[in-house]
Amino acid sequence: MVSLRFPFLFSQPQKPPVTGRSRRSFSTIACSVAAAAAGATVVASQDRSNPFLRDALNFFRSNFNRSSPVWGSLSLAADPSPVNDPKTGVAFPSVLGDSRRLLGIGLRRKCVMGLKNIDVYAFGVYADNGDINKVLGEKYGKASASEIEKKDLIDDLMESDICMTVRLQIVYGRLSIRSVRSAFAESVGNRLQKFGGSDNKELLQRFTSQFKDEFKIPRGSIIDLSRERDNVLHTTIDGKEVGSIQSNLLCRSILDLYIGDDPFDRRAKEDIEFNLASCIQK
Ligand SMILES: CCCCCCCCCCCC(=O)O
Repeated sequence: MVSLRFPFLFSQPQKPPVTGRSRRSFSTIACSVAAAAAGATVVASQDRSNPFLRDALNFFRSNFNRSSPVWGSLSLAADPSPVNDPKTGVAFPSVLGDSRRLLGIGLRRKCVMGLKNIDVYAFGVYADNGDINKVLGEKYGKASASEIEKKDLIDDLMESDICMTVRLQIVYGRLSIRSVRSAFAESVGNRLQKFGGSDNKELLQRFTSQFKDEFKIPRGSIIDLSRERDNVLHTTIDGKEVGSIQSNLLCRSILDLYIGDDPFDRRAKEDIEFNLASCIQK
């Protein structure tokens, strides 16, 4: 049975929002400690904005989690309930389709007009369980999770023919499809240049032009960016087809935003590394 760590709340019955920093932090700690004490499937969370809680969690992480996920762990096989991002309240299914398992979630924040950071979307990174075990199991199957070199593991995940989905759930309420196009043009354009040099305008244009004006992106919209077999990038918005493009460079560039060297949410990447290393079948 596989045990995964998610430093955030698993879906709970909806409670009225708790106001005030300390109350929220206290309930978060209490929730984690109570669950750990009970020895049950553990519910862990992280309040990124609270330094005390962050330090406490880091302490636990560095002393326990790295080698043995004694808390904040979950068997997906035993509990397929969705995973909630505590900051945005967004829920992610723990399995997409039949076999893509959730490896971690994160938050994309963006600075607007050089002034303030807004939460634009929460994201979840999924990878096909069968592919993970087939491709990564061969190479890393004999090593324990703590022995696996995480950088190699992530590079292999990005480079191999492993089906993956990055799910974006929009939390910002005033997003136009135009701003989606230009945000992709900037971030993906940057990565295309990083991996493929300057001559990739046509590829970028093909990708961004898929986001046609007819698509509306209200809060709650879901954009799925899926790498299918043979590096076909398949995009949907709220389940509707947006387009497919076969390009290793494009797939790599998209994945790099979330799990590359300079990811949007570093903490999410660490969780993904950890969970991936833990779920490779021995
Ligand atoms: C006002 C900010 C607008 C940002 C829109 C982002 C929408 C999706 C873009 C995905 C790629 C990225 O996060 O850069």
